[in-house]
Amino acid sequence: MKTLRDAYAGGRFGLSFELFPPKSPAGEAALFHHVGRLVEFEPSFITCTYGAGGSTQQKTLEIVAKVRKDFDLPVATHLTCVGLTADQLRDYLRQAIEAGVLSVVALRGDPPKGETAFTKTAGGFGYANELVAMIRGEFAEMGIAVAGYPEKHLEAPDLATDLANLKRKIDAGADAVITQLFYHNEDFFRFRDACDAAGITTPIVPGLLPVTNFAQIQRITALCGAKLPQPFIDKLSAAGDDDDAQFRAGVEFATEQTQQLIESGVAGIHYYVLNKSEAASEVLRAVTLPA
Ligand SMILES: NC(=O)C1=CN([C@@H]2O[C@H](COP(=O)(O)OP(=O)(O)OC[C@H]3O[C@@H](n4cnc5c(N)ncnc54)[C@H](O)[C@@H]3O)[C@@H](O)[C@H]2O)C=CC1
Ligand SMILES: Nc1nc(=O)c2c([nH]1)NC[C@@H]1CN(c3ccc(C(=O)N[C@@H](CCC(=O)O)C(=O)O)cc3)CN21
Repeated sequence: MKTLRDAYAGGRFGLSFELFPPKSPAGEAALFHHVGRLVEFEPSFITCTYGAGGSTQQKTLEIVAKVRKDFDLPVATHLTCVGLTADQLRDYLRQAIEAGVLSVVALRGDPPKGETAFTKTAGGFGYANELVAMIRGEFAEMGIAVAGYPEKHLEAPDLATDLANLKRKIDAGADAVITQLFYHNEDFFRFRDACDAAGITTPIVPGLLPVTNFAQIQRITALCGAKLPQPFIDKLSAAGDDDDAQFRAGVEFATEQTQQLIESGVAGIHYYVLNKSEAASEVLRAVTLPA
């Protein structure tokens, strides 16, 4: 397997994990420890996010290059349009290929810290579909995933507009859609049906974030707009400051969510593991993955 395109080829189930660039040497050591654990589940590929404004771009590349080399796994670098010109994006892609990083999660990107709106860099791109078109045109062999929003992107006026924009990313040459995290499978099923109706035929891969801590997931969902089901909120808040009870509630929820998605025939699952392995490992031991 060379790129993330192959992860889902021929009816294979594509399991993937997403990391973020660690901020300290201790964080980096912990990350590689946890990746060592996750590799036991034989993922198809591992990705690493890319900080706003390209602040982490060298770290992102370093992490994925090392995961590829140490674990002999295909990897994808996230790449955003924030703060970079098209030529700087091209330079980054050349470096990635040189390091054996042959897949990209192509995103517009969040506004940099302290800013509330995305602003297009002069000589850069305003939307992910433009980035996808450049990659497909000039780095044709790379695997490309794009983001999909079962609950719509926060900035999109409605689901239909957001879907039309997803279609632009697919038409520009994306190989797969990885969704934003969500906790209502019905939202995913509705989104998948809408993709179908729009003529999107690439794999639509659910992105799941197993909750391990109530305060942390409240921060994350506030940023991305995902809704937690009320019974799950109740369970997490009933756990109070019992960290283990919060973890158990999160693993139980993610296990049921995963099992139902597998039974519905998804092409793969992408876990936002947040540089940890315990929760995803428990979930993956509890479910039955397709062959
Ligand atoms: N793991 C990660 O790093 C993830 C990050 N994200 C973040 O989500 C945000 C959005 O990224 P993308 O979905 O890649 O951006 P995008 O460029 O596809 O979409 C951004 C917004 O613009 C709209 N839009 C897209 N194309 C358009 C066009 N041609 N004309 C008019 N409107 C258009 C979309 O509906 C959406 O509201 C970023 O902040 C990204 O970093 C999202 C998912 C995962
Ligand atoms: N809009 C958006 N932007 C993203 O960057 C993003 C999404 N959505 N959706 C899915 C994942 C989730 N992502 C996340 C979520 C949480 C952390 C996080 O907890 N970061 C800690 C790091 C602390 C540390 O270094 O230990 C933080 O405090 O920022 C990181 C990436 C990145 N992704």
